Amino acid sequence: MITHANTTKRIMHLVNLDPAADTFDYKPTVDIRDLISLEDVQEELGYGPNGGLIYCLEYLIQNIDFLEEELGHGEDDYLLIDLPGQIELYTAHPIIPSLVSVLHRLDYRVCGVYLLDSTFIDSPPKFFSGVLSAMSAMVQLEIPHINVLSKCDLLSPAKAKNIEKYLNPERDLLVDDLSSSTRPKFHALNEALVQLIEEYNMVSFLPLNVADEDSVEMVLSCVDNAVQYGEDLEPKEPREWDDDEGTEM
Ligand SMILES: Nc1nc2c(ncn2[C@@H]2O[C@H](COP(=O)(O)OP(=O)(O)OP(=O)(O)O)[C@@H](O)[C@H]2O)c(=O)[nH]1
Repeated sequence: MITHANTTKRIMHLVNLDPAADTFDYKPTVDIRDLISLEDVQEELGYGPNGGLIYCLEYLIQNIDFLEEELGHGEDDYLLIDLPGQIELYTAHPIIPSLVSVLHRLDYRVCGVYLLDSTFIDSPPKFFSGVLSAMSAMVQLEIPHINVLSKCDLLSPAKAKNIEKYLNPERDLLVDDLSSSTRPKFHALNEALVQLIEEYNMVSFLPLNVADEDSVEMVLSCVDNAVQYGEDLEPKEPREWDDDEGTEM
């Protein structure tokens, strides 16, 4: 993505907020490992990898001036923020919403990009599990959000063909696909899940093939559109509730 930004004359800075990250092709402009390292936390506090990771990110939020001091770029610059892949960060913890609030306060327009590894999608239940985790991140963060099927350059032609049906799948196809690989007792649940996914309009994925510049541009343009759209959204009206019935009016 950064190579593509350079080629297309956009200025993009890499911000690494994954304390367990290994190496990068580009040196991050901001790196959480300059503040705290997972290795030190595990050694000194005796935490496991997951607990240590949460500790590091909580430490970042408590010391947010570290991030604020390092940011502050040109008005049109992009920050590409790499976050850890542990799903609980986007479903249960308030850490990432706090980070989003800080970025909003600093006047950044934020878009969540959920990467689902396409090489992992070899059956309908796995696709569904990816969609549901993407949806929980979307619901938790409440920011413009796009879903990407990553690593498409690593797919064989047969697998690439197979994955096409997941890019913009039809409702009936999804239900049939899922039900053909699950036992009958799950079929009603499958229907309900597809309905939920459909209502949240979450089933569309963009394929990302890093070997194809058009595909990289497509993802970046969708991010541009998503933040534009997010900015133009009217503030939400507070919902009114009927106290007696407990229903939305
Ligand atoms: N060929 C190819 N390699 C990729 C792509 N995306 C990531 N990789 C490589 O896959 C390896 C693992 O990267 P990811 O799957 O992003 O996982 P990670 O960021 O290390 O781990 P998490 O933080 O848990 O997501 C690294 O060597 C990446 O360079 C891609 O689209 N194509």
